[in-house]
Amino acid sequence: MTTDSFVCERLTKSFAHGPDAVPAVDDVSFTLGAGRSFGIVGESGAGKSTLLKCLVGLLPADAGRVTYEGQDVGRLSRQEMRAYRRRVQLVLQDPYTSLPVNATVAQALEEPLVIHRLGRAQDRRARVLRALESVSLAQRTLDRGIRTLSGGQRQRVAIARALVLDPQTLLLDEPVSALDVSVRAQVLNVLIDLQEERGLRYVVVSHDLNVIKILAGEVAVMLKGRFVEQGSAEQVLYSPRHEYSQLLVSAAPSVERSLENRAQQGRPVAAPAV
Ligand SMILES: Nc1ncnc2c1ncn2[C@@H]1O[C@H](COP(=O)(O)OP(=O)(O)OP(=O)(O)O)[C@@H](O)[C@H]1O
Repeated sequence: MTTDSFVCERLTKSFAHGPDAVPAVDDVSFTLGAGRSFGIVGESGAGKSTLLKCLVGLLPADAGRVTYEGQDVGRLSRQEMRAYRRRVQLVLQDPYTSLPVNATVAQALEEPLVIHRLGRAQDRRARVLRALESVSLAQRTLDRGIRTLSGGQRQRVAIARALVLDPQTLLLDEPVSALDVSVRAQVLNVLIDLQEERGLRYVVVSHDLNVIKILAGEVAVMLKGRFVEQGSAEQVLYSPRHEYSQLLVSAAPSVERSLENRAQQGRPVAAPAV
């Protein structure tokens, strides 16, 4: 393990207790280096969102440990936790509920900087513009109300809202599942470009194997709180060993095609991000 790793060791989290209670997250471990991507796939209720919340410090774990670049996240002071939450940003799946709907794009992007007391007005403007540019949205979008944006634009604003704090790691919870198929590729393209440009580390949660394959180099399959299989995306998605992973892969026949697309084009599809 190196000091620039994001490490989750034997993490367990339960909501219910008693003899029949199944932990939402059960003895889960992974190590993720800087600039790498880890995908977690599993059906609804597998424990994926709970795991992300534990990773970002929104939920305390019952057992196990999360270490970020050598620091034990469970032992951070309040001030250190604020700094950690700048470096590790959670992007939620539904841009319709994760953004302040009555705000303009400019207000929504400036808010995290105000909350974290970062920069003066001019610096904030520069950071907001940089974040907006990173998600391929035009400057004129700043004055628009969040309500007036399409789903794809909202999700790009949600990503920009995370980027404005200059994070090193994004935890992406179903980053495109709330979007129409036609705009999914735009948002996935933005995420691929961002990783190349900024060297971001991603933990991506999805029930969609195509999304995982496009974004993640390493993959875990989650079932009832446990990682039942873990390995390179290539191995897990092409040669799954666990019965449940085999079931997931066989139920997603389009995975292969999407892999070919990326191999040929470097992009999930050729749609430009506008
Ligand atoms: N705040 C909570 N209180 C009680 N139980 C919870 C809470 N949050 C999640 N759970 C339970 O923990 C389990 C895992 O839920 P979680 O939302 O993490 O799964 P998921 O894989 O992210 O599913 P989805 O894709 O539907 O969001 C489920 O049984 C869920 O009902």
